Order: sequence, then structure tokens, then C-alpha cells
Amino acid sequence: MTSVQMSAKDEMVEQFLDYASRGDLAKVSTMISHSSQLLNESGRQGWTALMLAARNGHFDVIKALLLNGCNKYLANKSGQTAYDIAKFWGHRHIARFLASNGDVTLPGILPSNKSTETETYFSKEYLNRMSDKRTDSEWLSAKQSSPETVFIVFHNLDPFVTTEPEERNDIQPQLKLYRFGGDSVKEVLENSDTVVVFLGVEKQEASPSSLVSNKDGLIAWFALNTKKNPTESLKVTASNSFFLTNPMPMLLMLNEDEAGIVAEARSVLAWHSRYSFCPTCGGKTKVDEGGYKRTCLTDGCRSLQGIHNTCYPRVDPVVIMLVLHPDGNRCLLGRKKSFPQGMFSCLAGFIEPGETIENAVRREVLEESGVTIGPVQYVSSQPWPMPSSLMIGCFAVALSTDIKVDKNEIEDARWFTRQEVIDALVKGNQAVFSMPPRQAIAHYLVKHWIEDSTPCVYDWVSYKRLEMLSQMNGSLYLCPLEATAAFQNVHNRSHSFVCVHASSLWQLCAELSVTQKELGTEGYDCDCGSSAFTFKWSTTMPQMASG
Ligand SMILES: NC(=O)C1=CN([C@@H]2O[C@H](COP(=O)(O)OP(=O)(O)OC[C@H]3O[C@@H](n4cnc5c(N)ncnc54)[C@H](OP(=O)(O)O)[C@@H]3O)[C@@H](O)[C@H]2O)C=CC1
Ligand SMILES: [Mg+2]
Ligand SMILES: [Mg+2]
Ligand SMILES: [Mg+2]
Ligand SMILES: [Zn+2]
Repeated sequence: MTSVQMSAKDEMVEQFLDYASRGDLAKVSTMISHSSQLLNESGRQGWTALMLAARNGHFDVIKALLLNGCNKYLANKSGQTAYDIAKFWGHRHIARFLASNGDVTLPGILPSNKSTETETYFSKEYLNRMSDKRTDSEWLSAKQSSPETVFIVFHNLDPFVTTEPEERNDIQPQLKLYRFGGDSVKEVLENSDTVVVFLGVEKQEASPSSLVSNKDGLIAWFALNTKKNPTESLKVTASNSFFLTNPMPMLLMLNEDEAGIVAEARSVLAWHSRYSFCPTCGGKTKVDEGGYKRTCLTDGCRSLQGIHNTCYPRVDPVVIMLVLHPDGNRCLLGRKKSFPQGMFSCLAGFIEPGETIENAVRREVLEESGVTIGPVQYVSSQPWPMPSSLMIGCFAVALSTDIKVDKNEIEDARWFTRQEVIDALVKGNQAVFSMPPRQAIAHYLVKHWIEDSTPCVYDWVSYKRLEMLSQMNGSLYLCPLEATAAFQNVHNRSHSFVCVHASSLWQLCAELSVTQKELGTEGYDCDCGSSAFTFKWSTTMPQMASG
């Protein structure tokens, strides 16, 4: 080979590596189709195209390289494979993909399933439902007249609440359900239009039986709903108490324990308010089983035979999905006209009869956005008592990317980049769009995706952010989601050190005009799997430039 030919080849390799490094999928694919030998070529320090794409998080390039048969086990001069590189730089989804058994059809862009079940707002079970007691009418009526029993009152499905006595000044004031004793709701209970539902008993840890004087040591909870405003007949002692109108967003302001109680109570009461008569024959019904059943009073009604599923409270399953772009770096969010200005959320839709969760995800996404979906993965669920949905949260991987919005259902749908999403999570109103509230499972899905797949290099160590966090005088974790948590919960934390990922350290040092040594960093492995450094944060740190 002449030296001229050598350098032409070197040049081509350099060009190829450069495209892979920059994530130019079209150019990488064209070059492979002309010369498949390029796949395993390496440049400086033995870095191959796969390693460079892994370094910079180009999922689609990695997929193309592997599909074309590139060797993922090659190591560079430091002995690192593409997998090691992806892991080091925090591209966890890519590391997972590279670690998978060469199965390029199973996208690593789907976040890992968390091993522990995550509690979403409305999902906390504060009460033990004790469904076996629903048919024990003697026990139920004894509980209704027991002095420890708690009654919560709804008027047209709006709960009676009071503002939290010790308001914490860091966040919005919290609302508490007003807990009535039997004496205070006597008149309401006597009213024929009142519906009574037995919700359950306090779990033992909430009310140790030594503190309870009744026979079985159980504190029962009942929910009441009335059509006529019962305020005058209720005995209320607290001054700041009222029926909470405007369920969205007001129901999101309860504390987590009580949100779970409302999820149960409001759903069952909503069912009673909508199913006054037998759905099968239109006849009168009577309320049974502590409010968990309505039995038709018409002899021979079909609703009384077989599986009488119209007699029990309904739950409507809804799929809600975060659709991930095939490049792994963008997600699809949409907005309904009714959303607050600027807010985008996950697409969602009711599951139809005869449909699996996966098929409902594929159908709703196609209907609303025109995007076709491949793999679907269940993540978590959330009761949504408006009136009684069960949100089934999923991740879905798109097969196509062109968006065609169904204007009847939603107003807009767009692909948002990972960075835009991080900005929305952290900067709130100053970002290009705003996130749904943290209590919504949509928020949880988006956050989980970012948490799982975002290397900490993303812009987190910007001056503004550090400045903001340092002013709050608390923990300064700069791993993306740790930082969000620190930002929201700073008062709970006692740390006073900053954690930056290896990839951001040089940037931070440059911005603070200090050396790594001067910062006094110590290396450690961040929970997210990346290498990281911590150092003590002090107010005497060099002043950071603004902006
Ligand atoms: N917790 C969270 O994060 C989120 C919760 N949600 C909730 O999910 C639910 C469903 O989402 P959405 O996008 O509206 O659903 P869809 O996309 O399925 O569209 C809803 C529309 O479809 C019709 N429809 C079809 N089947 C049903 C059914 N079984 N029950 C009621 N309506 C049906 C209704 O039309 P018509 O009104 O014309 O009869 C309804 O307005 C909503 O109640 C919403 O509150 C949504 C997003 C986020
Ligand atoms: Mg729809
Ligand atoms: Mg929808
Ligand atoms: Mg629908
Ligand atoms: Zn009937």
C-alpha cells in the first residue's frame, strides 16, 4: 500500500469516527453501506466508532453500528469497552443496551424497572379496608356509634377540609380532611339523601390499640356524601374549614396519607352519585355492604344473576404513557386545551373493552399523535379519583416520529429533548414548557425516564443552578435528580457538600477558576452509576459569575 492510499484510508476512518462521535446517523449509515470494514476501525487511543457514540450518548448510532455487526467487546488503550465508557459517562440506558445479550431489537432506551414499588400520590393506603366487615351489619352499626370513629364529609363529592395548623413555610399550605366524630354528623347521618361508605380501619401503627378504648381496638372511618349543602347541620369547631371546590388542582394539596383516603372515598361516592338506579332494569336499588354494593330491588332482575358487576363500584382503567423517540433522547408530550398555559403532559386514554394495556397504549398514541409504537413497558399505577380512573403508567418506544395531532382530542404534541425536559423539571416556568404537577403520574414517568437515562453532564453545573442551591444553604448534590430532590427538600438535609460527576468537574473548576486540588475533591461512585467527586461547599467559594 502506498503512503497516499494509507492516508486516504486514515482520513476516511477519521471522518467516520467523527460522524459517530457527533451522532450523525445518516452519515454513519451511508459510510457503513459503502465500507463495512469501518465498523471496527479505531483512531486515537484505540477508540472505535461505538466507543465514541457511547461516550456522547448517541443511542441510534450505537444501534446502527451493532445491527451492522460491529464488535462491542473491543477495548481502547485504557482497557475500556464501549459499555465501560457508557457507564462511566452516565448513559445508563446505553450501558444497559450494550450489556444486553446482543439483542438489538429490545431497546435499551426503556428505563429499567425499579425493583421497589413506588408510591404515587393518591396511592398510599392509610386505612386497612377490612372488606370482610362490609357484610357484618352489626359491627358496622356499632362502629358508627363508637366515639372514636372518624367521619369525613363530602358535599357533591367535594370533601370538607381544614388548613393544616402548623403550616410549613417552605411549601404551599397543606389541606387536611376535617375529622368529625359521630355526634357532629348526627343530623347528616339521619338525612335520607346521605350516602354512607365504610372506608376501613386505621392501620395498627397509626392507632396503637392501647390508645383506643373500644372493644376491638379498631378505629373505623366512614365517608358521607350529601346533595344538599350540610354545613349548617355540621358541628365544626375549627375556624378555617370549608368544602373544597374545584377538585383539580385542589385535591392535589392534601397530605399523602389523606390523598389515599380521598382516592377511595371519592371514587365510591362518585359511583353512588351516578348509579342511582339499576343500570340493567332501571329499578330502585338499596345500598349494601358498607356502601360497596347497590342491589337491585326488582325481582328477577338480570343484574342479580351471574357476575353482577353493575352492582359494585366501577374503576375505569386508563393508560398513560411516556413515548420515547427511537433515538432515545427525546420524548413525546402533548397538551389538551384545558391544560394550564404552557403545560405538556404524557398522552393518556381510556382502555377499551377487549383491549390489553399494550394495545391501548398503541391505539391511543396513534389516534392522538399519529406516532406508531413498538415495545411497551408497564411502570407504575395511580388511582385518580376524578371520578374513578386507575392510571396505568407505561413507557413506550416509538417506531415512527412524524406527528399528526388529532385536534379533537389534544391541541398539540411535540418531541421534547432531554435537556428541555430537565429544564422543565428544574427551572419551572422559565423552561420551554411546564411539567404536570409532581402529584400526577405523568410527572413521575417523565422524572423516572430522566433519572434513569441522563448522564449528569447535562448542564447541571451551571452557575445559576449552583447559585440557587447554595443560597438555600443545604445539600448540593449535582446529580440531576438528586439535585431536584435537594432543591425541593433542602430543609430536610444536613449535607453541606457538592457532588459533581466526573464529566462535569472540569467545567466546574473552569467556572470557579480553581484547580481540582484546590476544591479538595474526593472521588466516589454516585448512586446513578457514574464516577463522581464531592467537595465541601462553603460560602467563601470564589464568587460565581451571574448568567
Ligand atoms: N394522573 C395523571 O397524570 C393524568 C390523568 N389523566 C386522566 O386520564 C383520563 C383519561 O385521559 P383522556 O386523555 O381524557 O382519555 P381519552 O384519550 O380516551 O379521551 C377521553 C375522551 O374519550 C371519550 N371516552 C372514551 N371512553 C371513555 C370512558 N371509558 N370513559 C370516559 N370517556 C371515554 C370521552 O369523550 P366524550 O367526553 O366526548 O364523551 C372522553 O372525553 C382523564 O380522566 C384524565 O383526568 C390524564 C392525564 C394525566
Ligand atoms: Mg384519546
Ligand atoms: Mg387522551
Ligand atoms: Mg380514548
Ligand atoms: Zn335491576
